[in-house]
Amino acid sequence: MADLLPVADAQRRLLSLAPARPAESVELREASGRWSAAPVTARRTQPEHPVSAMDGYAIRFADLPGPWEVVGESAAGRPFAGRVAARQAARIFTGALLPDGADTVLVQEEARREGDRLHLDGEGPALAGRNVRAAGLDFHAGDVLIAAGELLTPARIALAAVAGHASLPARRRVRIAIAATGDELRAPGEPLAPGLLPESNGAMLAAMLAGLPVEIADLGILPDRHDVLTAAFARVRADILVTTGGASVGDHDLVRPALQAAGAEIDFWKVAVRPGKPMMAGTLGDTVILGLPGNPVSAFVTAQLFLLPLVAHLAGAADPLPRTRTATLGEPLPANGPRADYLRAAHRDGRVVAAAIQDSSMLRTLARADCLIVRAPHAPAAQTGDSVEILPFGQRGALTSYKNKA
Ligand SMILES: Nc1nc2c(c(=O)[nH]1)N[C@H]1C(S)=C(S)[C@@H](COP(=O)(O)OP(=O)(O)OC[C@H]3O[C@@H](n4cnc5c(N)ncnc54)[C@H](O)[C@@H]3O)O[C@H]1N2
Ligand code: MOO
Repeated sequence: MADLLPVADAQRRLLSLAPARPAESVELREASGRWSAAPVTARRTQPEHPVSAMDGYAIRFADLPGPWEVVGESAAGRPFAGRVAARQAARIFTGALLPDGADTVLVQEEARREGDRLHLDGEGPALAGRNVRAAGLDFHAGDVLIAAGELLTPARIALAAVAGHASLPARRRVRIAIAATGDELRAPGEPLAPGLLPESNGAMLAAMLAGLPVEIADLGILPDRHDVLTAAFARVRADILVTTGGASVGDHDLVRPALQAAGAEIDFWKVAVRPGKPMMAGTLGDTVILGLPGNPVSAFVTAQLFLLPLVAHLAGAADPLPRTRTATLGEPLPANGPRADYLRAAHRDGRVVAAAIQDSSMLRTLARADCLIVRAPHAPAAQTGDSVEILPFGQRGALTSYKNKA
C-alpha cells in the first residue's frame, strides 16, 4: 500500500498541475455558476440617497402627531422637487427618494387623508428615521462586494448589477474532452452481443459537469488498442482530458502506456481510495489528464473527488474541494482498511445508512444514495449514533457545493 497516494495529497498535486484559465468579461446573464476572476468593487452607493421603505407620507418626526398639509408627491423614479417644511408632508411610495426636509415616513395604514389635509390615525412612527432606508444602507461606492475566487451565485449577480456592473470578470469556460475506453462498450441503446455492455460513464460525467462552466467534447468509445488510443490522445486539444476504464493492471489496461506514448507525463497513478484506486493524473502538453477507473461507481467517486474540483480550480474557484458535513450513523460500520473509503449511503429518519453491498459496479446502489460516507484510512469500527463525515449530493445528484467564500 506504500505506493498509494493519500486522497488529499493526490488532490493537491492534481490542482497544482495547471493554473486557472485566462480571465474574460462575462455578461451578468451568462455569469451564473462561474467564479469571479477579480475583486468586484461597488461603482455606486446603494441607496445613493435616503429612500422610503413603505408607501405613506414623508414627514418631519418633530411634527408628530400632526396634522399636516400634503404639498407634493415622491414616487420611485420621480422625486419630489420641492422641500417638506414644518407641518408639511409629501405623499411617498416604496423606493422613492425621501424629499429634502423630511426625515421619517408615516405608513398610509396609520394616516387618514382629507383632501390635502393629513391626520395621524394610529400609533405613528416611534422613532425619527422610521421606514427610511439611509444612504449606503446596503453598500458604499468602493466597497469590495465579491472577492476573487468566489462563486457567482444569483444573489452576487444581482448585487453586481445594482453596484453598477453589466458584466463580471470570470475565467473562460474549461474545455473538457471525455473518452470512454473498452472493447466491451457500446453506445447506450445499441443492441448487445454476449459480453458487451452499454457505455454509461460518458453520460454520467456529462451530467455531473452540467451547470459548471465547461465545454465538453465527447470522444466517444475508444477501443482497447494501443495505437488507436495513442493517436486519439495525441489529437486532443483541451484543458482536461478525462478517460474512463483501462486504468488498472490487466493486459487490456492500455490508457497509461498510450498516454505516455502520446507524450504525457504521469504525475501519479493509484490513490489510497476505495473505490477508485487505479486512477491517474498528469499532463499532456497543456492538457491536464485524468484517467479514471472504468467501474461506474469508481468513475463517479473519483470524478467527485478529482474531476469536479479540477474543473472548479481551472474555472477560478478559490476553494475548489468539496466540503464534508457531519451526520449521525443509522447502522454500525466495520473498521476500515488502509484506503479512504467513500461508502454509498442514504439518509433514513435523519441518520445515514451505508448500502449493504458496496461493489463498485452497482449503479442502482449509487442511484439510491444521497451521500457518500467518508471513512478515513484505518478508521475504527463505528456504532449506530456515532458521528461520521459525509459528502452530500446536491439537488442534481452530484457534489456541487463548493465553498461559497474565498
Ligand atoms: N489484479 C487487479 N485487478 C484489478 C485491480 C487491481 O488492483 N489488481 N483493481 C481493480 C479496481 S479497484 C478497479 S476500480 C478496476 C478498474 O479498472 P479499469 O480502470 O482498468 O477499468 P476496466 O477494466 O476498463 O473496467 C472495469 C469495469 O467497468 C466497466 N466499464 C468500463 N468503462 C465503462 C463505461 N464507460 N461505462 C460502463 N461501464 C464501464 C467495464 O466493462 C468493467 O466491467 O480494476 C480492478 N481490477
Ligand atoms: O478501486 Mo476499485 O474502484 O475498488 O472498484
